Amino acid sequence: MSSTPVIDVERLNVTYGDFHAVKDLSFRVERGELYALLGTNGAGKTSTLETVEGHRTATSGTVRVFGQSPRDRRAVRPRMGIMLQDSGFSPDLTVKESVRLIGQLTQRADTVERVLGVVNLTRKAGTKVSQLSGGEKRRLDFATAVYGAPELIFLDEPTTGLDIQSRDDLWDTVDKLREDGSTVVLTTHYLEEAQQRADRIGLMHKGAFYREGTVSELTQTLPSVIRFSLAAPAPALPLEARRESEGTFLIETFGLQKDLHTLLRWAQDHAVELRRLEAGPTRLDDVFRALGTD
Ligand SMILES: Nc1ncnc2c1ncn2[C@@H]1O[C@H](COP(=O)(O)OP(=O)(O)OP(=O)(O)O)[C@@H](O)[C@H]1O
Repeated sequence: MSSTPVIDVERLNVTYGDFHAVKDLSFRVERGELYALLGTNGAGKTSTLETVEGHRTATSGTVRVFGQSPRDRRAVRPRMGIMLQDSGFSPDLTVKESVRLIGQLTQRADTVERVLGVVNLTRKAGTKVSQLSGGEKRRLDFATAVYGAPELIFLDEPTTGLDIQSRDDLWDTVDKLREDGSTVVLTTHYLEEAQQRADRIGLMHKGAFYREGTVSELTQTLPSVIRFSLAAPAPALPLEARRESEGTFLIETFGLQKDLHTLLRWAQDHAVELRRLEAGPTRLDDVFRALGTD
């Protein structure tokens, strides 16, 4: 049974004066998916998301959220929770007052106490926003996304500034929301996070998708990598390798097993110690690095 995608973007263009920030971008996010929108600085992620969230009008193209225009705020807005990079809560309000305000603004059914518990700020309920630590403020930002367990959640750099425990807690909460059917759109500069969590990734560069698909679709068109460093001067390497930094070498290969075998035999034959040896599929970090040298 096919259903309307939660987000359906067709040939979106966003321009600022004569600067073309988003170029003919098309993508869909299906119900229950975690979709990560990633990209280099200035790629057009924020411009795209602001349009999908209804904060910006497309220069051209169609954007549908739950089959409706996101500019129809009354219909769409109550169904989406948005965690911004900074929600801009008034510094004089307490945490509890801020969460109550979220409830009034979103008009979703929930209780302040439950949301405080979910974002682990119950003990800070009476504290003023101005007195929260960076990580606590981030958890309060998260409350805007989870209040009333909305069907669609936008997380903009959600874990920046969070310690590991808070990070794990945030992802546990997101997992629970997804189990209950929420759809999640994530932007992050922590590529590992996207690689581990996303069902699909849109990788933007200069206003368009450089790649779009599942993590394995994204990486399988790229060579595998072997990385190592040499403890001491060694004879000529048996394979073509690129020097990365401080004696670290990188070999790109479409024949990982064979080339790894060649390298290990060479090391054994010449009594060479390969330090910090790593071999495996290309990681998203490598894809980004390649974009940087475009
Ligand atoms: N209001 C604006 N007026 C003019 N140019 C803008 C405006 N907003 C964004 N831009 C430009 O459009 C391009 C895309 O910006 P956008 O913020 O969408 O990128 P981004 O992918 O979110 O970048 P980052 O990862 O650096 O936050 C950038 O070159 C930016 O300078």
